[in-house]
Amino acid sequence: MKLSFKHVNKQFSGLPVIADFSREIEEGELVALVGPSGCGKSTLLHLAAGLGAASSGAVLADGQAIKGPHPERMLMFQENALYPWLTLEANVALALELQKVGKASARQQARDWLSKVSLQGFEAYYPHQVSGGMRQRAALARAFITKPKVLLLDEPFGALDALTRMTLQDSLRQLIREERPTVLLVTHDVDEALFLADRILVFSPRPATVLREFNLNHHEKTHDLSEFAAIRREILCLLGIHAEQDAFAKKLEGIAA
Ligand SMILES: Nc1ncnc2c1ncn2[C@@H]1O[C@H](COP(=O)(O)OP(=O)(O)OP(=O)(O)O)[C@@H](O)[C@H]1O
Repeated sequence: MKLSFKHVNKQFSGLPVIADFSREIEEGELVALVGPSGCGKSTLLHLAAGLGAASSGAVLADGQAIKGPHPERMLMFQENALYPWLTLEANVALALELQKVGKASARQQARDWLSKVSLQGFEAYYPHQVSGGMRQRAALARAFITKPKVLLLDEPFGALDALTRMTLQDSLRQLIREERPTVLLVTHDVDEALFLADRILVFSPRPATVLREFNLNHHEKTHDLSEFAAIRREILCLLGIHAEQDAFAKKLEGIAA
């Protein structure tokens, strides 16, 4: 499914948050949105999800105006939104049951999807009984099980340590290769954007406008992103982060992990 943003402006009580944003997100493309905190990235995702309307301009899915939420456009947040009173299996199956799939079939498909994200054996666990990374794996299974045409990912791995985040990025990339949804990914992690995206849009502070766009269409990326070092440096520079600060932050993150 193709997403089109046409001269989109968004204001909240007169506060301009998005200014004249126009882009096409092609079917099966993964576009990462990177920018300073509060610039309006999540707001863009919400417009694509149909959670609110643009103040002016248009947001279209395959040429049709987006008028509200639809299961074919799936939003996934950083905080896993699993229901604490349901097992992982029931949480994942619920996405199908809400679409009127019979319980037995939904449960079987949920078990298959949990296995795809390496959670076989944990079907009967409750969210609080598994790690944060496992909860996000289950959330990924729940996001993919309905085979959405568009995935809107808002910092999906932002709460995870660096190592867990990388393994989740691998899983996400594998699922995307198999299912081919169109993806908009909001992330603060420039390396995550470089690793996962076909294209990166770097936004200005609010109101969000695109400062630069990077095309990364590349077949086999690994977590060794050294060949993207120049782009990485440029993005960090656009975000006002100096290389030494970034190295220090990475070191701290390594110690924390
Ligand atoms: N429903 C709302 N009502 C009023 N203001 C809002 C609403 N949603 C977002 N805003 C404002 O719009 C601005 C952009 O918010 P948004 O969440 O889109 O930024 P962001 O770039 O995703 O930030 P972050 O990276 O910190 O998550 C902020 O100033 C926020 O307070």
